[in-house]
Amino acid sequence: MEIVTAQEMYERDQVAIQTVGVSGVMLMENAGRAICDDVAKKITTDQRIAVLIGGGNNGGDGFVIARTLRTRGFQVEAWQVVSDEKITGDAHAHKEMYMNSGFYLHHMEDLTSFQKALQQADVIIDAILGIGVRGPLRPPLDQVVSILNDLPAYTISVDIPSGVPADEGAEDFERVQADYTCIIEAPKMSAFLQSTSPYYGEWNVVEIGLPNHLMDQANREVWNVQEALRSFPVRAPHSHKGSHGKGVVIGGSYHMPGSIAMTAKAALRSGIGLLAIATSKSSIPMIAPYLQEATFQSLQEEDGWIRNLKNVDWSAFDGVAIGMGIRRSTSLTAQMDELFTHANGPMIIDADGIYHIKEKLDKCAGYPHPVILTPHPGEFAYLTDCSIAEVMQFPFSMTRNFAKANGVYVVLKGPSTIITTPEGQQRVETSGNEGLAKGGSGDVLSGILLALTLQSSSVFDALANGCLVHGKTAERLTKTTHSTFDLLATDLIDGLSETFRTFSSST
Ligand SMILES: NC(=O)C1=CN([C@@H]2O[C@H](COP(=O)(O)OP(=O)(O)OC[C@H]3O[C@@H](n4cnc5c(N)ncnc54)[C@H](OP(=O)(O)O)[C@@H]3O)[C@@H](O)[C@H]2O)[C@@H](O)CC1
Ligand SMILES: Nc1ncnc2c1ncn2[C@@H]1O[C@H](COP(=O)(O)OP(=O)(O)O)[C@@H](O)[C@H]1O
Ligand SMILES: [K+]
Repeated sequence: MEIVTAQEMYERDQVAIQTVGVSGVMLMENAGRAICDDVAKKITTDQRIAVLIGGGNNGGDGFVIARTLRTRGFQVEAWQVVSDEKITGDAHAHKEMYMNSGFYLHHMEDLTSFQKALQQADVIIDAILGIGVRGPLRPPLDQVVSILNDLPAYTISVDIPSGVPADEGAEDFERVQADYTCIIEAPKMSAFLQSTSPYYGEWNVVEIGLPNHLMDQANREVWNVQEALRSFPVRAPHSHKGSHGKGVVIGGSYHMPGSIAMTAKAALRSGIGLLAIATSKSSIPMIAPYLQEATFQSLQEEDGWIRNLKNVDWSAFDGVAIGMGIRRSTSLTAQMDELFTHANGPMIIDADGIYHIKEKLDKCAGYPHPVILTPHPGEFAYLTDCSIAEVMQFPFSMTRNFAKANGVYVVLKGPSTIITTPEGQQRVETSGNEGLAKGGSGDVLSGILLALTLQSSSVFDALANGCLVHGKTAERLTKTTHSTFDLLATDLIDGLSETFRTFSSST
């Protein structure tokens, strides 16, 4: 499922109209009817439904919805919340069809009586503004939206909660808080951004007949279980341990032995063929009892921290994950040259490894294998010399620009994790929940990503699938044996078994 900007949506609309010859009125009819089919699952004929209609094409959809629901036997009152001259073009054509059907149209005269009338509604359908919103809401729509948000009714937004911008970069905006949003054709970027996604409530996408096959792809898509099932690696019956990757995880210290242990255990639980742990000498006895299947490489240390990477036997591995539980010392930054000179195969750089790589970004594009950076927004802000607020505002464009400029994969972690290739293709993976907002969750993710990267023919698939496995495991555990409070990163590792059983039995 593609993710689009407002501009990309309008381009699709124009190709449908100009190239295919579908009229704008017909598209609006399709949109309204598709939305009615979808929302019919959420409403009943004994409920009082109010459709609020604004001045653009989103309002036009509202006229179709009001007419269609009424003809299907629902109790619907339509409210036009803008003046008559604002209803033009295709929306005006549908207003006429609504009126010609003999249905009554309320006009919002004053806010007090409007508010009083809407108190009676069980369901509000918000067709006030769609992707055409520009800037903060102007009166009286700001007051209309504020009234709407205070009503007890269940709120369904058409395409987008009115007032929420479609694209990145939203700062201050007033908006409808929807319980459910019925999105037309493709989710817009704002459905995935931290500042805007909560206003969508639950959401679903309906198809209205746009010719997507005639369009340039947006190179931005949602990654779900269906996509994962199609691309999940298959273990051949005659495979041997060398077939599934020989990885090394580099990190940990006397002070943070658990981080690298969790990465290693997660990699082992995710099917890696052989795994070595290169860590500070003093932490080996602490973690070895927990990791019987791994081998160890003892690194020189300084005050319990890894001092250098000299003892890593690079020739034995075809993949590396580095950075968990190391520290930000300049001597280790210099050691990153070792990594680029001697490592073989994909490298995943996480946590404090991201701090060290900042000085070495110029080496990434020349490394003959994939370089994968897995920052959270704070780490990405550090990498790009921006604020976390800017990263949260523009995560799609910032990660795309960064990945292309440096020839790296970026996995920007969060409730909507954005995975970007060096060519700028993007996938968004939204599984997981607040149970993951704990130290250690990212260490587990790195282990899963290393293991899947070494077992998959496509790094991009491996990264998207790894994020999905991680998030789906958290979702299942917090629905069954755990809560979002008590879930630990180590529980996540144990829970991987059931997730892999699901994915591998389906392939
Ligand atoms: N494929 C498609 O794309 C299809 C799209 N379709 C539908 O069309 C929707 C997009 O329609 P759109 O372009 O007419 O924009 P829309 O969101 O209705 O807003 C325009 C109105 O908003 C007003 N307005 C703007 N900012 C404002 C503010 N801050 N405060 C107050 N008012 C503000 C602006 O007023 P003006 O500035 O002109 O005075 C104008 O009246 C899309 O979301 C989907 O639902 C389907 O029907 C069919 C296929
Ligand atoms: N509220 C949340 N909803 C969904 N996923 C989350 C949430 N909070 C954190 N995560 C996931 O948990 C992981 C946290 O990684 P990170 O911040 O690097 O943690 P750490 O380095 O402490 O282990 C990421 O995969 C992130 O996507
Ligand atoms: K809307």
